[in-house]
Amino acid sequence: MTTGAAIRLDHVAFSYGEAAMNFDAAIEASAITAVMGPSGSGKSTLLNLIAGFETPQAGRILISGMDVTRLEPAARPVSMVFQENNLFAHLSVEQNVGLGRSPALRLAAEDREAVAGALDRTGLAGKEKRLPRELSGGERQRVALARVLVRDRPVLLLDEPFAALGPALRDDMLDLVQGVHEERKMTVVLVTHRPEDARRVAQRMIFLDNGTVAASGETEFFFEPDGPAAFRRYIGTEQKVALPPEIARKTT
Ligand SMILES: Nc1ncnc2c1ncn2[C@@H]1O[C@H](COP(=O)(O)OP(=O)(O)OP(=O)(O)O)[C@@H](O)[C@H]1O
Repeated sequence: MTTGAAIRLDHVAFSYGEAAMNFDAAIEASAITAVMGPSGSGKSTLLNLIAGFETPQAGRILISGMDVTRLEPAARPVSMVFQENNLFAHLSVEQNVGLGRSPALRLAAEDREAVAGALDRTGLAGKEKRLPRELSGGERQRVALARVLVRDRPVLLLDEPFAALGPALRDDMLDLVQGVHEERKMTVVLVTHRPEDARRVAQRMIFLDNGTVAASGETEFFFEPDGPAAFRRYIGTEQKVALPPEIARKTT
């Protein structure tokens, strides 16, 4: 059974040419942390730095106290699920999940058992032989989740993996993540545009603005009337439409 690892970004500086970013943040072990912020604020970059797909120009990244700043992605105790394109088109569902155990798909009996267990856990039993194109968008993201389950890493990074799904399916997927988190207590970092998703599953939040951490803390604090001003402005101006009509009416 997994347990989570604390993540520390210690004065991490990174830039894509003009877009300079500076992250100083502590992410709690074994919690679900939601990362929110306007488009272009650096959410995906933050996850890519933790995963090792980007390398800081200055500063350090520590996972469980270990300096991973210069480690290859595969050497870090991290798995990541992207918004799309997580799967190999020419491999079946069970092969895509099996890659989580062995990149060469050399699977021992216990690996096959783990794959079957993860497919069962994610509601994909019976679809083992299908190709990704024979699945719905939600099912494809379930396969990506099943693969991270068999990898069983202490840190799970989710970069808006359910953004393309409808509301009911998105809620199902968030429930699945929450259920798996309760069982394994890995450290989950979830990028989302939706405050209601953060509120539903995350104990903690980080709000990014313009390439820096503008606020961080417990999720409930963000939604209190005296919560972080930058976040209040963000949900006030950009997310009003996300409120159910009856609540929106009451507040006007
Ligand atoms: N590969 C790249 N090359 C150049 N600039 C990039 C690249 N990826 C991101 N950027 C820039 O870096 C900044 C942060 O981008 P990032 O994708 O991390 O933001 P984000 O908060 O995830 O945005 P969104 O919510 O739109 O996905 C932006 O100014 C973006 O234009």
